[in-house]
Amino acid sequence: MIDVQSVTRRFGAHIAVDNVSFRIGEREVVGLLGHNGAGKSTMMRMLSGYLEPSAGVLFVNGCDLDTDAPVMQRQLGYLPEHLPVYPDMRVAEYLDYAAALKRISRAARPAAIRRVLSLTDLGDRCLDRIGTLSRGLRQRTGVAQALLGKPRLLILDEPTNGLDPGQTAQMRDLIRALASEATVILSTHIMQEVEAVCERVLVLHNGQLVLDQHLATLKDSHTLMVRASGDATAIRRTLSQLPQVLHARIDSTQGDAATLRLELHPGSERDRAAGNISHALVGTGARLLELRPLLRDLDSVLQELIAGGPARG
Ligand SMILES: Nc1ncnc2c1ncn2[C@@H]1O[C@H](COP(=O)(O)OP(=O)(O)OP(=O)(O)O)[C@@H](O)[C@H]1O
Repeated sequence: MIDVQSVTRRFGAHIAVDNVSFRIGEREVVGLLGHNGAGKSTMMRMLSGYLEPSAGVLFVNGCDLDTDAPVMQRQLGYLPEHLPVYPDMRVAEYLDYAAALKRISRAARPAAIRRVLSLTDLGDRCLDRIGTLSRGLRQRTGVAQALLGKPRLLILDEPTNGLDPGQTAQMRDLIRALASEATVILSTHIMQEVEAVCERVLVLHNGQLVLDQHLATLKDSHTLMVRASGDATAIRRTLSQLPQVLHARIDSTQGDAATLRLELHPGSERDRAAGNISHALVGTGARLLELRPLLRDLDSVLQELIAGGPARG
């Protein structure tokens, strides 16, 4: 669906996006992450065909954006970082105008507008003038225009910007629901947002793509937490001899129960390791109380990554 090849965008001497390549398949939900100024909005503007790259090529739905951007834009739902403001237009009028731009026929527009008003819960505000809306309601109006015409690709730049916690939760539910019908790329710097809706993350740092990975892989620390009752030192010695275990360390002891952290060899099968651990513990006469993978928190993974630490991958 999306193929970005060696794309660079300069603004004068400044390189906002630096030789970035990635592919995104149908119905993936991908988070584009990075600090302020990392190049996320510039990347999204190029993906939506509204900004030309200085070098490289972008294909979306088989369209080369260099020549066919208007064709692609008819199948695109785009929420830009800065929505164009039409303060005097009423919400429904604005959506009608946006539907016309998307070439939705006059006859089909009322139903299309009703659909997006309902999806974004804006039905009772459709006659309000945009200039009188709160920031959150204006954001929902922007999302409503993005959803017109059931786009196959949604590009959402900070979709929950300005929303209160209840509206944020609603928006995340909506994005998850939309993902069954469309490919979704969203930019954010809110990690909970990514964890809530994305299956894959792309991280930009100083315009460069420093990570492209599935969230599950990213959060997997290759570390197991084991709690067992018995002689902690003997348990540690036994477990550290298992073929999948790189390193075993006693984290804490409480009564006759010990908590250990087992770092597994990268690439070793966790299920097999778990089987071996329980088997080995029975052999030592210890009792297994708990065994679970330790997941890394996305925020610290990104901090490590940007500092050039262990998560770089
Ligand atoms: N039109 C422009 N003219 C000059 N510089 C620009 C322009 N647009 C973006 N930049 C610069 O390019 C860099 C990347 O900006 P961009 O808006 O893509 O970052 P971002 O990751 O979206 O940041 P934020 O999270 O703050 O929105 C920044 O240094 C920005 O100042």
